[in-house]
Amino acid sequence: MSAAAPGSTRDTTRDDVPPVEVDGVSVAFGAIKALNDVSFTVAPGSIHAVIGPNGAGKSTLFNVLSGVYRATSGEVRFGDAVLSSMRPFQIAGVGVARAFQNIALSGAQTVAENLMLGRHHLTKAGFLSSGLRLPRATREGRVHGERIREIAEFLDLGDKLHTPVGVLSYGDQKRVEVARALCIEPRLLLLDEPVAGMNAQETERMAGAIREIRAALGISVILVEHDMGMVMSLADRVTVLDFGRRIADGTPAQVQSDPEVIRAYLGSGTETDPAEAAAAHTTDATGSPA
Ligand SMILES: Nc1ncnc2c1ncn2[C@@H]1O[C@H](COP(=O)(O)OP(=O)(O)OP(=O)(O)O)[C@@H](O)[C@H]1O
Repeated sequence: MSAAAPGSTRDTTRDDVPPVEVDGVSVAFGAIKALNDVSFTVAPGSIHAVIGPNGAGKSTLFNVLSGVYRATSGEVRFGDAVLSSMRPFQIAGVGVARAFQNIALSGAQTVAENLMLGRHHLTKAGFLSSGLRLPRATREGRVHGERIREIAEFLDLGDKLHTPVGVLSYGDQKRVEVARALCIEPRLLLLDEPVAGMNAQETERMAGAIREIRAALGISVILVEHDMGMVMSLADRVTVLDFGRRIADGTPAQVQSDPEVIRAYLGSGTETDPAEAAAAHTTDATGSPA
């Protein structure tokens, strides 16, 4: 697959995907400014990464984007929708889906059952008619069942639809989490550390899935991630936070050579130097350029 021009839209971008505008967002927890006047724009149909050392404010930003935290000041807009003043269910209603960092699936239920839960707000028949298996519910169930199968196959989970999630490998479970987010048919997908805890092979598989999601669905993806090599090979654009402030925003090549970014990462002593990580990631497991 050819790489998109950084920050650009792709031919496949849906025409109903507006930019995400993060505009002067601050979040204070008492005296701690977890986010301090952060602004950036996510171009429609782009993969946009938010990175930064521990405590930089990434999770706080993610929680503002998904309606879990309220911004103390500033605004997040997605077209006409002001995400920063909406509740999580309203945000889902405008087509923004979130996959959680810590897997939030029901382990005893099958992949198909978990995905059906993700589609529940799209079903019109309601609990009562579904329970009574009335014709409308049966017809609706068939349509949703077909779409769930498509989404599962898309994420390489087609043969696991009837497997309880709890017995799947960690990498498979993380892809079920992403599949469930896709089940709301989003225009914007929020991924919270999608490869945290994954081995190299699982990481490569997830990166491939994210590229395919963008290419096939034409939606925007915002990911918060620690794995620098993955970000540098995947993202069109990267916003770097440090101590709640935006210290850089640009293409992967621009941010990885930015002196302030290098200083922030080296100073933290907890993360990989972005330039080193990118260099280490110039070849992937197959030996081809990442
Ligand atoms: N609910 C909270 N109450 C008080 N302080 C908080 C809360 N959430 C985050 N913070 C503080 O805000 C700052 C930013 O934290 P945040 O978790 O957003 O950073 P992060 O970049 O996601 O870090 P990590 O990579 O370690 O997950 C930190 O100083 C953190 O201690």
